[in-house]
Amino acid sequence: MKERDLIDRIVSKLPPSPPEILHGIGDDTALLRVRESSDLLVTTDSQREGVHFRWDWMTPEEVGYRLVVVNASDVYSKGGKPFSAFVTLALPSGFSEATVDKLYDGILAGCLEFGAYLSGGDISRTTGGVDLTMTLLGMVPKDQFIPRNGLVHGDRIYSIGRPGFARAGYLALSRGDFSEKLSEPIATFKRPRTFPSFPSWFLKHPFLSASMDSSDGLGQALSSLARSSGVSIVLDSAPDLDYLSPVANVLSVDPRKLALEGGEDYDLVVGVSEDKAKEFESVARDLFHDQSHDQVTYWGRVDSSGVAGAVVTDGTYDIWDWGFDHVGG
Ligand SMILES: Nc1ncnc2c1ncn2[C@@H]1O[C@H](COP(=O)(O)OP(=O)(O)O)[C@@H](O)[C@H]1O
Ligand SMILES: Cc1ncc(C[n+]2csc(CCOP(=O)(O)OP(=O)(O)O)c2C)c(N)n1
Ligand SMILES: [Mg+2]
Repeated sequence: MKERDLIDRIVSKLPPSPPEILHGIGDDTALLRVRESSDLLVTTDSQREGVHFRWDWMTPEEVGYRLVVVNASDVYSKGGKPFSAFVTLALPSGFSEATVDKLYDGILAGCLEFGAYLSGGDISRTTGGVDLTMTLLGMVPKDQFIPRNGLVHGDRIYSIGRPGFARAGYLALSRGDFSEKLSEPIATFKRPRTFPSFPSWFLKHPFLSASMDSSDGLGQALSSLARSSGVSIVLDSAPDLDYLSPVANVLSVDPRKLALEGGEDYDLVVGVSEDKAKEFESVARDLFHDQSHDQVTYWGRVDSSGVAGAVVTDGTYDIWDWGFDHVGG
């Protein structure tokens, strides 16, 4: 069984949702209507020893910081801003207090940077490795939530960031390859960035039809956007992968496969109407003027006549199953 099938099973057991739950399961965050002018975003994600990190790869500060980034990324991708965080900590017996301190140095640095106040949590014992879970609350102005399910025929699909870079870092660490060209991918894997300026940028340029972050890889993000919107995506046959090719060469992997299969980039994947595509390409650059290595990459266009959820390249293959899956492996 795959992760998405498990989530579908959970959804199928649910009673109808109350009216305040505007979006429940199925998007990067839930969207709850709690007041007139703005809506509440709620998201939760974990960092688990052996699954998301290894102690011989990352410092406790990096693990704590990454816990905040992976959650904040979901909130920013919806056009919202974080404000309150809860952390559940599961520790093996005898776990060092000094390491807990360092984990919290990273968590608090992330909370401070992204404007979230650590407001509670829970601590329990585990018989396995360390397990950190954050629940993050955010706010989005009313009707500014950018959903996964908004793609329509003709929309252009772009990524903002460097899809494949974190996966390259993961491969480098797994192989113990510390050559110079792989130092930036490794840093990207250990300390991902997110896009705090995206919500204000979107208020000025409100022409995105859909958005999500690429935590499970660009391929998964594309199929998830297509599936929730009930459309297919036709990939461009030659995306501009100049940013990734040198790294892919060192690792002897296909750059397009690396970009599509990679996970943990926390890039943004967005849909833009055809008539706004050129304007988007130019104004999206001011989104990350202080994050100069990121870039805007065109991936393809939306086709409403194809199979819903399919992501195809000139009809030859389908990338439905690419990317990271916790359940199916
Ligand atoms: N165990 C679960 N019970 C209920 N909903 C879940 C569960 N796991 C994931 N979901 C929901 O399924 C959707 C997809 O999950 P996930 O791929 O983890 O999203 P994200 O990449 O944004 O963290 C989200 O809406 C999430 O809240
Ligand atoms: C030790 C180790 N093995 C494998 C990976 C690769 N990996 C783990 S989780 C993941 C996907 C993202 O995590 P997930 O919990 O699915 O985030 P979400 O999509 O829910 O935000 C990837 C690519 C890793 N980071 N560390
Ligand atoms: Mg998740």
